[in-house]
Amino acid sequence: MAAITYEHIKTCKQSGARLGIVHTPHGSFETPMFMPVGTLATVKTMSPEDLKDMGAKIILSNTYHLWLRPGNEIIKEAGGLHRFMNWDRPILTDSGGFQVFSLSDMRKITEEGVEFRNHLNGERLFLTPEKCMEIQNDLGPDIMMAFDECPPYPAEYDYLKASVERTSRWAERCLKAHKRPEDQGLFGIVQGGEYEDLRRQSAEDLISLDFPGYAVGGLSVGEPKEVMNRVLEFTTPLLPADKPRYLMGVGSPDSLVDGSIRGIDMFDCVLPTRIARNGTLMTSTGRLVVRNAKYARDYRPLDENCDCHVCQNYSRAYIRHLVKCGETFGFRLTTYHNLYFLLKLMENIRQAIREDRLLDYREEFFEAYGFNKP
Ligand SMILES: CNc1nc2cc3nc(NC)[nH]c3cc2c(=O)[nH]1
Ligand SMILES: [Zn+2]
Repeated sequence: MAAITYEHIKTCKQSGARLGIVHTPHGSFETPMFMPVGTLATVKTMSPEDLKDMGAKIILSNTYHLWLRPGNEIIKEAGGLHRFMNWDRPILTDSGGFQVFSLSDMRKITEEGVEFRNHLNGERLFLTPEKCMEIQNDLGPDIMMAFDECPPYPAEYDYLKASVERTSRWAERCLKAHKRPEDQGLFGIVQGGEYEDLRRQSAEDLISLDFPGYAVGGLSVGEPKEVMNRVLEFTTPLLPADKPRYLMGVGSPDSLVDGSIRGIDMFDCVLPTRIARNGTLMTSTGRLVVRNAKYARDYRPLDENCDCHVCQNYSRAYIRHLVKCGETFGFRLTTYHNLYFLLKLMENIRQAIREDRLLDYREEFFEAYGFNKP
């Protein structure tokens, strides 16, 4: 019995988006779904109880960060990441490749793997597909990601082609090194930049290795949204319809809608939690920067259309006060609301798919949020 299975429920007649369920050893979740990011084995300022209250079904943690601190050996000794952080629902860990490219100032990529400096103390480190699998096998997430190269944007065609071919060879090495396929699903990551032939080559290489799920990588790295949408339009149809599709590092509310329309099932992004910690909120009528003086005597909730615990009990004036004073409780309130907002958006997307009206919903949501404003 495979660790991860995808159950297709229906396809939206209006948009082509799909409604599904992903089954994992730690439970199931409906898709399209957003995964809160818990880099260091915590979704910053949120407890597991907060996450369950808001309806979070699966969270993401970072292999690179946990390898460095506290170390995969300690988490393994503690009984794995679920036990260590007291989260008994599904967990996905990324494979560290992206952090190495985005965090480390020095890196050398060879066939063997990637040599780089520890961003905390500058020591030289070496990450290979085999090491990446060992760490993730120790952490014990339900879904693991293959070790890949996320190329910079933009990148030369020849560089991208060589990178795709190496990422495919690395994916095969990951499969060979995977010790626990019966209780951890390993997803392949499709690369290829904005070139249709390279995306096709990457997808075909990975599909021949028969992964239980596939991610679309190499996006949300600074490219215009039209480029991301175009790449998705010709990439997701290449992927098996009976497996989950995960768009890495996405994203903003409009990208969650547009990615769902283009056949994506799973999303992750640090945006909601990161902007929450500087007092920027996602609301049904657009972004709200609660530090702004105009909210000093504004006793309304952050979002008058939000039914979350924060919007039922606290005012803009109070949250502005806490955020300006740097009170931790203020960041708990802003983080809770932003995550709730995105999880609610995903439920609205799933409901629009059930009613075959996701394109209509897109128009309504974009109009209210202000995405249509020039
Ligand atoms: C773990 N491998 C891997 N992670 C990623 C994380 C990302 N996060 C973003 N935007 C925030 N783009 C990403 C691409 C990749 C990617 O291509 N590969
Ligand atoms: Zn709210």
